Amino acid sequence: MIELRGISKVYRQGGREVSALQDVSLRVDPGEVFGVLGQSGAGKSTLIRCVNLLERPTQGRVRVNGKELLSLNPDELRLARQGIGMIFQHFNLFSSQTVAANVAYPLEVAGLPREQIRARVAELLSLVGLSDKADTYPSRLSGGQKQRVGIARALAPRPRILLSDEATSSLDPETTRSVLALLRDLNRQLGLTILLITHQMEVVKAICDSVAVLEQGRLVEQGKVVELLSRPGSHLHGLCYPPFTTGESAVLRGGQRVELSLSGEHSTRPILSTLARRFDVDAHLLEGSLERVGEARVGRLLFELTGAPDAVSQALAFLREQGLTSEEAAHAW
Ligand SMILES: Nc1ncnc2c1ncn2[C@@H]1O[C@H](COP(=O)(O)OP(=O)(O)OP(=O)(O)O)[C@@H](O)[C@H]1O
Repeated sequence: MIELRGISKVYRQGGREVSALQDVSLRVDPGEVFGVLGQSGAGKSTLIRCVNLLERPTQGRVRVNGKELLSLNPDELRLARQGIGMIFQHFNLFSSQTVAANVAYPLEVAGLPREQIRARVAELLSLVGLSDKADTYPSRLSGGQKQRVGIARALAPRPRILLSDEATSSLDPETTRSVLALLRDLNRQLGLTILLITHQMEVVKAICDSVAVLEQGRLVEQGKVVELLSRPGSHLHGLCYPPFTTGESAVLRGGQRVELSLSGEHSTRPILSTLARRFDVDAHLLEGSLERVGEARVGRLLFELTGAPDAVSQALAFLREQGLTSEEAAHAW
């Protein structure tokens, strides 16, 4: 488990102060994939580096795997860090060493016997699908393969937590998907807790259970990804779903414009045909999307409802009862 309490970080540079984080608190539960989403300069790197104390917070508490990291002495901290792996945007591999030597490095530092290191490296390379690349040098690998080496190296000391610092930001979309799928597999297979930082909503939707949104050094929101995406008005919903582009100029039928957010059971129910059957109204689709987010489906619809005024009112009341729309979301055209 990772718990940050009231973390602030001020950088001092040539007499100038930069406040990178202000009073940030978050909690990552064991076995969770937790994303911190933010634009460039929001403080993401600073935040993730505070978790293993690569960066010391100016204020606040850092509790990881049950230990208050700020009160450990250097030896205790070195030991605690073995329980926290880290992967990086630019992989940070040793270019003059083979893949196997890169993965072996943390085990050599930990003083493991040579035979154990050899066996563990083989196991790790198999875990990330690179058994055939043990003797290859990083320069001969694709970006995705390099990141797999980074992951194998980070997992070598069997950490319970993996920190991912924009690990897929320099990869193409397909490679990003395959690296994220690997991280998801490792999370499930090993019960690995993953804290990642990213500026990409796609990464959050692809693998995160929970998310925190960071803006100018402050957390403006945190919660379950599916819950936040399903709630119009949340920061995450606003970032993920920009306003519909079908404007009032598209109004031709004189009906009622309705916006629906769909998730959970609503995402699988035949809502539009139910409206048509029960209330004798027509629903003319204007815009919409429905996508998988983790195990769930989340989406939204914009449509125009036409029919006798009473029937349209009853249909709207039904949608509201179902928790599907609100007064604000339905505008008379
Ligand atoms: N070592 C440093 N010294 C001074 N200022 C710093 C230092 N590191 C970061 N900053 C400043 O702190 C703020 C947050 O930076 P940080 O790198 O944590 O943001 P970020 O969200 O990771 O951005 P990016 O995605 O561009 O890396 C920025 O204003 C940055 O200029």
